[in-house]
Amino acid sequence: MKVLYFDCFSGISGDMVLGAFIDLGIDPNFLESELKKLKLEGFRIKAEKTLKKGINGTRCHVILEEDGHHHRHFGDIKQIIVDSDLSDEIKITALAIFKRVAVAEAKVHNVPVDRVHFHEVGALDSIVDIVGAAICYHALKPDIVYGSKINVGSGWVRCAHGLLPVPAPATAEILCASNFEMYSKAIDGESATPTGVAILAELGTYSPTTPSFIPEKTGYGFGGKDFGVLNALRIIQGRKSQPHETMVVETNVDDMTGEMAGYVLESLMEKGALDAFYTPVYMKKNRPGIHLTVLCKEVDLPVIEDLILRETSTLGIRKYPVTRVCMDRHFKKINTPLGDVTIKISDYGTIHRETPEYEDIRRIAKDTGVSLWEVLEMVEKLK
Ligand SMILES: O=C([S-])c1cc(C(=O)S)c[n+]([C@@H]2O[C@H](COP(=O)(O)O)[C@@H](O)[C@H]2O)c1
Ligand code: NI
Repeated sequence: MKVLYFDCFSGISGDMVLGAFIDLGIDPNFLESELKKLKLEGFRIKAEKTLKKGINGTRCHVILEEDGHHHRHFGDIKQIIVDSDLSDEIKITALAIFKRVAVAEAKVHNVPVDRVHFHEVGALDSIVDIVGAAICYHALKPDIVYGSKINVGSGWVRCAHGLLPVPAPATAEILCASNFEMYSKAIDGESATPTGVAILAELGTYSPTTPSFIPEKTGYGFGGKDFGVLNALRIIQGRKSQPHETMVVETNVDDMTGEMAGYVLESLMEKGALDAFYTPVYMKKNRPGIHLTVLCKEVDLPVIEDLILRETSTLGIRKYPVTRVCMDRHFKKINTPLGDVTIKISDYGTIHRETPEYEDIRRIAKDTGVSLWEVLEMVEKLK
């Protein structure tokens, strides 16, 4: 499983994200050619390989030719992205990131979301940062993105609104809507911006400790300010030691009908659960209930959790990682006088098993009128 870990020891901003992705291996020419699909003039990307505090990394400059007096509202920006020639997946991700900023802005300034205007340099800088981050993310195709706690800096920052406290109100609002931890250490100034935290909140999952994975390469994206400490976003790319961390998600409910419970199981399997089942339980006040257990891949957690909270009557769920011992499985097809049958072959050390797929046996029995047992005996002889 491919992992990206955003290490925000000195915060995160849009251009630091682009710098780190380029330092990780994204071709800046590819990035710029994709960005041209926005059909926007007035900007170019300049990626500069450089050393900061002795560390080799990339500073990504978004060079604006626009005079910065374009005050685009969120509604205008949505239209620019929708009308672009970018792929749908990039559009969806970019719009989701922008939505986070716009919702925060709307709350901070008490204005309707679509009337939010992006005051910084006419938002072209943010458009390039946000769409660029979406392009890089979908180019790398990680299975999961983790983010560390975010060093937001301290003090005050001067921007279009004037002098604002750090973290800026929009940054603080975006963090409130995420579940990322913020902290402030060793930085006098703004190290995390609304665009930077919105990108991570959308792409990543907060990891309170450094996640366990096998690191393979790093990318350093430098910020523009000198805080004394290294001002860089580090993205570490790697792989999970297990092909897929497996999670158990469970809950108890005592006020759902059988039909609703059946619908939930069916939906969980459709959404990629590895297994899902009910166990009858006696709950508080000896009320009969059902215990729902779901086995899923870690990367599918958000979808599974959302489905359980949305479709059951539970008020809370429990989840924990489990390690599984799985047999290696592969399949072969045998053709029999009654039709083709798929054989599932399972191996674990010296253990070896070959079992015909039930659906094939069932189909042959139904089609030919031969009993299930006789079909099974025939297959056993032919395996
Ligand atoms: O871009 C927006 S909406 C924005 C909102 C606010 C508020 O706190 S309100 C502040 N700023 C400041 O502008 C610069 C650039 O931020 P980016 O997110 O565009 O990188 C930064 O100092 C922000 O604090 C922007
Ligand atoms: Ni603002």
